[in-house]
Amino acid sequence: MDSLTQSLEKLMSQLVAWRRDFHQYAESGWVEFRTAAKVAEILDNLGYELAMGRDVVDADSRMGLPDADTLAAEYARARQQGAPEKWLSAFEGGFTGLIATLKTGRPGPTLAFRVDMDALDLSEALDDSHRPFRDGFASCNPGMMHACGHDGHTTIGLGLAYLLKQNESRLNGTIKLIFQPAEEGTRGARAMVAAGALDGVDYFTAIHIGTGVPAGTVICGSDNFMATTKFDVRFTGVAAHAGGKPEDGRNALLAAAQAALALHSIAPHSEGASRVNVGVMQAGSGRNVVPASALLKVETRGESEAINQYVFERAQGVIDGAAALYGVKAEMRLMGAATSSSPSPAWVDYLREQASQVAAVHQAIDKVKAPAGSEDATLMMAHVQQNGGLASYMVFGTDLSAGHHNEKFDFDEQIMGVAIETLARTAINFPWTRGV
Ligand SMILES: O=C(O)C[C@H](NC(=O)Cc1c[nH]c2ccccc12)C(=O)O
Repeated sequence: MDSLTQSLEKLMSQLVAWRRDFHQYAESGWVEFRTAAKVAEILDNLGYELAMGRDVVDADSRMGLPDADTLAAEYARARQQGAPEKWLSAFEGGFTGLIATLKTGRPGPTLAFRVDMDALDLSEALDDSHRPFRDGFASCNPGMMHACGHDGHTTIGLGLAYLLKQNESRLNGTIKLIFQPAEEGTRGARAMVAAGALDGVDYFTAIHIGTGVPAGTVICGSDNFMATTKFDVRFTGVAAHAGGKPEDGRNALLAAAQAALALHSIAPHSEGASRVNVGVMQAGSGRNVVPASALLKVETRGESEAINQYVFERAQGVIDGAAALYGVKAEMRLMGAATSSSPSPAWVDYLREQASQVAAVHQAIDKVKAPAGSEDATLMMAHVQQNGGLASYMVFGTDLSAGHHNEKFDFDEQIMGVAIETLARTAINFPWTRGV
């Protein structure tokens, strides 16, 4: 057994403890205060140079930020839930990103690895058929759950940090470990790109676990992310007596309901897959009042940027039409966005060679056909590629207890070791003098 595998075996119980801690204190996008502060503490102890908060997250480029009251309440809760005080304040107000840098002092390119830290807006299943509940680490934050594996991703970032530090003498150039907030809703990456976090990165790799890929399979160049636009629509009508003067009212609820149905019936596009989802609809204030307000949370997706744009434009038409039908006002607000991905072939080849060397990996392949979800790491990939760097996105297949975004989602924790070993090899075996 080689030394990396041995180190990982020793590290496994620590990895499981970290993952379960993040899982238990799940925090949604932009409120990952406790998570980020813990990550900072661990990375500082490992000897990394840290940049965090406003230095790596551009305030004005953040999308889909919760309101100020929510940010403050979540911050207070993080403190109560044991976030290390020394690091917490850097993240206050929703600046929950950080970057750990290892400068070897020897010449060579910059390799960056990106993981995400946020949970989903979903309440975890609290019953004995669900392992996190049975074993006492289910989310204690109602309405927030790690149902997409980002608790695992964060832990993979920490495990990678540990192994790379241990093997520092075998590295050259610079290693950057990027811990991103608010991937769900594709809200966070743009703000890190805008803060310059990706500038100067020569080789970029983002990762995900699961996504329906079988255990033993690693995808080294996911090219199937859909371009996406996330937006809220606020309909404003006129409240009126529903019995006495209904004709004075302007019904925002009906406008929202018509819009929801019509959005889901936008014609598909002949050139590729598309999606629409109205994920939230809230409306009205009382039984006998004509509803004067309604909110929709909507997303469009497309296999290409052009297809997403087509669906988004149709969606705008639908919303304006529904508003006109009921004489109400509709305001759209952009809440998130990401593009499709095209991994760099040479980097994919190199990643495939590295993944193939890991014992638990039976199959390292470039890609799978089916369109997947979306990912805002695609914005980081595009930025690196525009500046002449190479970028890719890897998926580490694993057994799941339920699908992503389901309240019984859980994964086989062994996958964290597989991902860490693959990424550590990627850096340690890197041909520093000639590049890839
Ligand atoms: O669009 C988003 O909000 C990002 C979110 N991202 C993921 O879920 C990660 C992901 C990407 N591809 C897959 C495929 C299956 C599960 C999860 C994923 C999504 O697609 O809803």
